[in-house]
Amino acid sequence: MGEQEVPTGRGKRRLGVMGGTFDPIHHGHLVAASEVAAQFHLDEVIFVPTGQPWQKSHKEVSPAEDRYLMTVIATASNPQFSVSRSDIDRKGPTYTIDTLRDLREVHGDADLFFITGADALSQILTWRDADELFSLSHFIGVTRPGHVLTDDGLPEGGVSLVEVPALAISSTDCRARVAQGEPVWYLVPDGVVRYIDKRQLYRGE
Ligand SMILES: Nc1ncnc2c1ncn2[C@@H]1O[C@H](COP(=O)(O)OP(=O)(O)OP(=O)(O)O)[C@@H](O)[C@H]1O
Ligand SMILES: O=C(O)c1ccc[n+]([C@@H]2O[C@H](COP(=O)([O-])O)[C@@H](O)[C@H]2O)c1
Repeated sequence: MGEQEVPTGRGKRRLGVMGGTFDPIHHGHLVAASEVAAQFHLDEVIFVPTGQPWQKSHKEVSPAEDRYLMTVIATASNPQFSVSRSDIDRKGPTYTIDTLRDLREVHGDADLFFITGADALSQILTWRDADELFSLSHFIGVTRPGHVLTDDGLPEGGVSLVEVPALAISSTDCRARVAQGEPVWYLVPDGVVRYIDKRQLYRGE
């Protein structure tokens, strides 16, 4: 495992931020967060489920409370992981610029590290106020099977690229498996399997 150095204030808390729709949260998300936390010596990783993911507005997304609860269940056993309601409690479309401003307000002068998979990183210039994002947080792009990880076109020094254990899991595939009556055991945490079953999520897709 590599050790990563990025310039940061001495003694400041180092907070990872893992934003996602988490419909459902799966082991690809959890492994990425855990690996980045270790490589960047993070004190905590805050998972932030989206409220209204505007770039997924053409897709049906499960209710925010279900996605929030699955994220809480999936992260509960790790003392370094927590979950923020910031994006689901804010009205309107979810923009990361607002997420980072909210977190900055709550966590004062902590150093923020926003974690994205290779696919999300490649879209970052389409996000709202993309230029300003890099002044609020350092970005960490992680490898994801089937996607090319690159920081081409992104501000120099604003992004670190990190190799994480390859897990070819996507929420889309998990939803399709449930809809077809196939198992999602070991793709998502056990408690999330139970929650999907209890709430009958993804059955009609
Ligand atoms: N298997 C994975 N490995 C590494 N990063 C991942 C993986 N799956 C998702 N991510 C990253 O986690 C973040 C949140 O992803 P998201 O909740 O949209 O999951 P998803 O599996 O991509 O969902 P969907 O299939 O519905 O688009 C994004 O930055 C995404 O790139
Ligand atoms: O800020 C934006 O405009 C923006 C556009 C698309 C995605 N994002 C963020 O990227 C993260 C991953 O999003 P998604 O849609 O791949 O689950 C999540 O935190 C989103 O809020 C942010």
